[in-house]
Amino acid sequence: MEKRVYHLALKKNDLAGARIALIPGDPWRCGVLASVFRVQKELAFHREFRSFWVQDEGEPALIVSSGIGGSSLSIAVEELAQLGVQFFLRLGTCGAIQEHIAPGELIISEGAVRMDGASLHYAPLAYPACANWGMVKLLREACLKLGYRFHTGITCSSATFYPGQERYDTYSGYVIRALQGSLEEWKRLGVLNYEMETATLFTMCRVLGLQAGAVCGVLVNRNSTEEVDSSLVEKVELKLALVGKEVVNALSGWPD
Ligand SMILES: O=P(O)(O)O[C@H]1O[C@H](CO)[C@@H](O)[C@H]1O
Ligand SMILES: O=c1cc[nH]c(=O)[nH]1
Repeated sequence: MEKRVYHLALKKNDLAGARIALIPGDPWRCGVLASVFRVQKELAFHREFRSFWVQDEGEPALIVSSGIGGSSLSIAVEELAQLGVQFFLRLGTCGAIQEHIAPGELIISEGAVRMDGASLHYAPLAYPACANWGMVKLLREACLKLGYRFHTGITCSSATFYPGQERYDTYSGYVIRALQGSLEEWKRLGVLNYEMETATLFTMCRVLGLQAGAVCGVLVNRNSTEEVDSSLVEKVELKLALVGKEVVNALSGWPD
């Protein structure tokens, strides 16, 4: 019997030639992303990793949730790469830290600040976390075609949602001194947003010879509030789904 990878519970035959994976954090989002494709089939749901096989006009693709955080994402990417996936596109949510970025808009990451932790197991901190430039170009073209407002730049990936993103609205209300003022500093340095997985994805894909991109929908502007606006989730997930489908169709036929 064909072997299944341990965490995703997928086997090579399940991919039926798919080389591209769309990677949301949330397993629920997999169903939303799959729903915009012409053909969709749920393959597995093991721990935080839910998988669909989808196809539209071009090559087939997988949709696989990463769960929250770089360590969980690294497992999904490792196991998908073992099965033959070459292109990884994170479709996530985030908090904006620049004043001019509005909730509901999209942020395409060109690179990421490596506060994720997990990427240190792939390369020393001095190594940059960069997107594949071709994937950035396809993401920008998809957003322009769909008429979505978007921003392109540097993302800060934090190992934690609360202290690493300098949230005080927590149980203790305390953020350690090393992180106090960090939001203001990233803002001064032109960083656009906080989320939790992109730096791991970019670093490990670069090191392993895989191609990676990331786009996130904004759920909060941190200059106004620490609280995420969950009423925006549905709206940004639909945008992410349509952008993901455009990129999958455009990637068809690309060399590995
Ligand atoms: O919506 P997803 O893709 O999970 O992304 C963001 O949301 C989670 C935190 O709420 C983290 O995973 C963060 O990166
Ligand atoms: O502020 C936010 C919103 C979503 N995801 C994050 O990691 N941070």
